[in-house]
Amino acid sequence: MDENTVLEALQQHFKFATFKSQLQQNAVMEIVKGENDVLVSMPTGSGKSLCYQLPAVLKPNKITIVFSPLLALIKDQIDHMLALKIRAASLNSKTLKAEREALLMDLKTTTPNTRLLYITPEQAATNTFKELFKNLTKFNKVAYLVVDEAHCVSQWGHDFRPDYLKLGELRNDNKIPVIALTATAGVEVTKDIVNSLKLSIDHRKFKTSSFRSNLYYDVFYQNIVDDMYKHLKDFILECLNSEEEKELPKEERSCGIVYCRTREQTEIIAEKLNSMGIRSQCYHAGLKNKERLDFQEQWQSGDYPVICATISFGMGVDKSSVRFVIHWGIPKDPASYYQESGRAGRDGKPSKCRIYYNKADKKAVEFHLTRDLGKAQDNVSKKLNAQSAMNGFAKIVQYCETVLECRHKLFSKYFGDPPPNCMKNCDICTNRKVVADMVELFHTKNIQFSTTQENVDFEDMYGGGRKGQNDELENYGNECESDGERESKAKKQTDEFIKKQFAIRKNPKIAFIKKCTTDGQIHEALATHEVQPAKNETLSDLFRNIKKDQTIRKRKQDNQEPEDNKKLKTCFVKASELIQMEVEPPEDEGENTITNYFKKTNINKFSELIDSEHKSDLQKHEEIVPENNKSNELEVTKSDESNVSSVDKDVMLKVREEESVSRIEDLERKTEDALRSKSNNNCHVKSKPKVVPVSKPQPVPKPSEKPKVEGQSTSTKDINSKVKKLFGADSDNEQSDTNKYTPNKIDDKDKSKKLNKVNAGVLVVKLLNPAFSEGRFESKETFKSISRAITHAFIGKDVNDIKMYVRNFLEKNQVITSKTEV
Ligand SMILES: Nc1ncnc2c1ncn2[C@@H]1O[C@H](COP(=O)(O)OP(=O)(O)OP(=O)(O)O)[C@@H](O)[C@H]1O
Repeated sequence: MDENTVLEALQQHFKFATFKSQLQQNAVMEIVKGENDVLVSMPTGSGKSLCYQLPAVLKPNKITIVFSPLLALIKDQIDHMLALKIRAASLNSKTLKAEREALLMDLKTTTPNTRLLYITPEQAATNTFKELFKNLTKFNKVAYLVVDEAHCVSQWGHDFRPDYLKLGELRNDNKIPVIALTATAGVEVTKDIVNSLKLSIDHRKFKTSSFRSNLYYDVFYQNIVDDMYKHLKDFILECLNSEEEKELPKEERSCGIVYCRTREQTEIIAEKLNSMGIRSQCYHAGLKNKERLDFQEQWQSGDYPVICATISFGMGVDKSSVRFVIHWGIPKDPASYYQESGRAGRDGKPSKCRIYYNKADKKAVEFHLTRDLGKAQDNVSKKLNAQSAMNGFAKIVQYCETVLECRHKLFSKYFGDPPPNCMKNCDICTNRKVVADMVELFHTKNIQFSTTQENVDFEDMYGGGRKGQNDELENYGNECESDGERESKAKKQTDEFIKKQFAIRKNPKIAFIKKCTTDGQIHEALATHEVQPAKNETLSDLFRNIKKDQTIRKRKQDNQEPEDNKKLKTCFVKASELIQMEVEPPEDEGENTITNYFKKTNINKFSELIDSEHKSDLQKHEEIVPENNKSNELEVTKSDESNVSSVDKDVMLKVREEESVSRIEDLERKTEDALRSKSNNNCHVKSKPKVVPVSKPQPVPKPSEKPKVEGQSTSTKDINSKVKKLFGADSDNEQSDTNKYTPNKIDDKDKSKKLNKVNAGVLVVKLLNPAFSEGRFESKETFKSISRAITHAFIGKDVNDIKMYVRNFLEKNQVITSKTEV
């Protein structure tokens, strides 16, 4: 086929007058010939897709099968093709029945109309596809086999997908040309692609230099500025160029991506930027599908110029006006960094790629990698994987921590390209001296920090630790799994966690909880009472009464108040809390699933309702936690919690979700004690209760009034003594009477959002507690001393100040020892 015919087709079908580059044209012409296998390795945004789409269109009556890693990516491609009136389809679990039947009918005909059939590698391994493929090849109906994102075949790449390895089998007995496309084929990766996909020895290779001359690379160090968020904001504003682009349509204006290592970071940074006036969305795998799509759309349409995301964001995102890609913390390896930062400047205009580096982040990743390597000792392939991850990471650390060579050289080395002519397209080539000074300052500050910190070797300390390679990938928001896979993984984790707990505690209540969580049917379990009777009668009463929830809600709708309304609600809250804590899995992924799950349950809804409508009722109930309910001194009682939650309910909700398993028994005991105590005070669920109207919450007494709440003095004393223990014996002395904790005072404080010592202490403990549960504190003593130090620093300060400080503190210090500075 001559060049003119191909150009005409380019114009006719794709509306492009010319090829985007000579390389694109050469690749297309070679593929159109159909004589050889072809490997196309070109940077992101260079128009690789057209290299197979145009040849596919030029093969009438034949089908091009494209293997692509993500359903979302497939959907994008199909939408794009259909918009161009090129018939494309996919065969997957989400394909509607009628659509599937129509497609299969078309494929059966001798002259199929479908030009492109998109399949994930996992679907390619199914018998249905194998059968279909056999038939298609039998009648010579397949034009090309295209493997998109072919680097996924390689363990040396950053998106390794074992199912990609099986694709090589498809070409066994046929002569169908295989087209492999990738943006990031380093030397090792290229070898793997050729071997795994069984490309012919004389395959043709179309490869551009990895050098992107419009991208400016630099590194900045979080610890050398006082306010790193302000620095971030200033940099973003500089890149966005908003003033000059006022007249442009929103979707064409400059925008950017901030990649974060963890989901939590994406939310924190987005929140910070928003508070500083930069409209930002977050994006990570923990969001619901709809939220993710919405947020991506809002970024794409220019409503939100900044998206703070884990690396799950980006594959298939085709936005040309990305003026910056920031990595908040360290990327995973050079290949990942090249791929992620390469999303900037796809229109060829100058754009910036910056890493905001910090040592704590590096240590956190190192910890995971060292641990994975330790775990993989007996498994050769896992060991290879872990070693390769460590090597890649070491290279990116060197990139960040030294001033050895041009930033672009990292990539050219990795891709086996000759060194590029950077022409001052990185900080080192622009002003080596300034960068050297900055690096020195970074190291000096770190040395200062660590001499006061510890002599602990983190690698030794953590080597061979808890989790595996997958968790590490999770830390980077690995998105290769489908939603379904993720969910089932999360479910498995939850199940395993529950099993473990089961074994540890051999408590009959677990049977109930296990049933609830594994079946996802709390209400059914409650309603049918398929619960092993708890040994403790009070608890079993509790559960028995909970099932009346249905009745309560029904009556509430009918505006009737059941007599025992209040008690049941209280029980309900307790139970929901108990269950929530019991099932909380330690892993990120599981936590999300579980959290979402509970969000869906009426139990949670119900407890929220109570929280908002009957806080005072609840407070009253909480305050009768008996003095003999002595748990570990770090524990903040529910009574504390309910008061803190009046100061900051969101924080409490989150903390509640994150509290450690080790505290569950205390909570249970407390629950039971509280109920027992209620019983002693004529409040037991079995006894005839006083009627408390739902529509009229208890009036809150004025600050000067002594609150007439049963049991309050006990509770207050209890809490004060707990906090005294934690924050020093002088707690009481230092406080004026007006500063002393009382349940009602907290409402006053709430208004000003300023905290006295006791409440500041309670809040600090709550905020630090998840990190304590994760084992990030060297010891309990350290936890206490750090809590004390932070509390002292924040007495009388704003709640939000404490929240922000603790967040930053935890972000900066992955591991907290007695030497960690506050
Ligand atoms: N010949 C051409 N002329 C003009 N634009 C083109 C041409 N070929 C492709 N493009 C456009 O270039 C952009 C990038 O193309 P494409 O998404 O195929 O790149 P890619 O290399 O596959 O990127 P990625 O690796 O991110 O998937 C698209 O908007 C596409 O429409």
